[in-house]
Amino acid sequence: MRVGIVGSTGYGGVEIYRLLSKHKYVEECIIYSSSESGKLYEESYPHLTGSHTHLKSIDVDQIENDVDVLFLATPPGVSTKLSPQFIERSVKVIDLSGDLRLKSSHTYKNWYKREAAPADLLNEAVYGLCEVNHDQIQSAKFIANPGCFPTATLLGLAPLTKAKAYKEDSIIVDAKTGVSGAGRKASLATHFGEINENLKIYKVNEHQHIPEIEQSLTEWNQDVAPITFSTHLIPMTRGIMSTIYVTLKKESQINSLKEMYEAYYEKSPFVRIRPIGSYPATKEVFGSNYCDIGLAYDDRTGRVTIVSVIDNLLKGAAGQAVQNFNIQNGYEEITGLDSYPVYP
Ligand SMILES: NC(=O)C1=CN([C@@H]2O[C@H](COP(=O)(O)OP(=O)(O)OC[C@H]3O[C@@H](n4cnc5c(N)ncnc54)[C@H](OP(=O)(O)O)[C@@H]3O)[C@@H](O)[C@H]2O)C=CC1
Ligand SMILES: CC(=O)N[C@@H](CCC(=O)OP(=O)(O)O)C(=O)O
Repeated sequence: MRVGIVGSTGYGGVEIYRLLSKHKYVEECIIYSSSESGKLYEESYPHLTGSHTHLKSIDVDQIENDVDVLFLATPPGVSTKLSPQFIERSVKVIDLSGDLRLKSSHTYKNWYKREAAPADLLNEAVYGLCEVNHDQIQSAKFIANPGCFPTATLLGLAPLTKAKAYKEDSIIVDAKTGVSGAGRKASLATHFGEINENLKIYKVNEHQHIPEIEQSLTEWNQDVAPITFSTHLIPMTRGIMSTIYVTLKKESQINSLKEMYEAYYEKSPFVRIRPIGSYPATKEVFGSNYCDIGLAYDDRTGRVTIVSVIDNLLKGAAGQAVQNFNIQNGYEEITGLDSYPVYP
């Protein structure tokens, strides 16, 4: 299998390269750049010294000759223009941006403040939440890799939502992320002096992941109401913690949350459910494709607290993209991803 990465000089792209350049079914991993073509990859990323790979310019005809599967690890708007050019070509596309995730063009325009991709492409794209949409991913040509916060949040909510176990208007999500979520380019919000010893809330009620999360939740239970979702930037490089609160319905009969979640994720190698009383920390999934989930029920308030952690660049981006690639191409789901987190 020959694969290509557009956006390979970014954080998501370089993680895909690290995973796929050692993947046992990948013969060649070709990297493309809109700004650095001709340069040796290791000039941008010295940790890849010895890879001896040159960045190529982005030419759609050339890409079709070069690769079977193309990863787009590019900012919003790029896939909107690039992906339609592959509709009539043999290349499969896995897009890490938000461009193909929302089925409604109108919703995309509202939240991303830019034009959506063509409607036929949005219809065709499969939302690549591997643990839930496994069967559709197997036959997908275009895969919309989920956002980092939606991955942690939706995996945390899926079992209780599908069981219609909580009051549909009770969802509150309080999420935190490390700065690599904002990409490699320097910005005022993420530079050291701004974020060191600091904690900031951002995009309050305006985050582009709100409609993405609601889209899946309402597919699973059409009565789910709009969610309250807050994101915070914290002074660490990688990691997301999504702490989710829902109020159980009076009639819900759940003997054991842990058993319920374990049963739902029985065939999911990357979701680990913690024993009751133990809560996952971001460091416990650092550098891995795991999503770890901790659960608590408070019988004073009737609320469940769900704590879901991932590494935003792996399960939240490149790792899930490779997991999608494995499922899409008939390889064992864990190929190239089967390692414990880096600790400490
Ligand atoms: N960082 C994260 O944790 C996550 C990121 N994502 C999404 O993945 C995508 C990539 O994110 P990330 O790697 O962090 O971002 P970065 O900013 O680190 O990298 C994006 C790369 O895209 C390329 N690029 C920029 N403009 C264009 C253009 N006009 N045409 C083609 N390529 C372009 C650039 O590479 P070059 O100049 O070499 O072409 C750049 O290095 C984004 O859509 C992001 O929202 C999703 C989940 C998590
Ligand atoms: C720290 C930080 O800024 N994180 C980004 C993560 C977005 C992302 O990567 O997802 P999309 O592909 O949906 O844009 C944010 O919260 O917008």
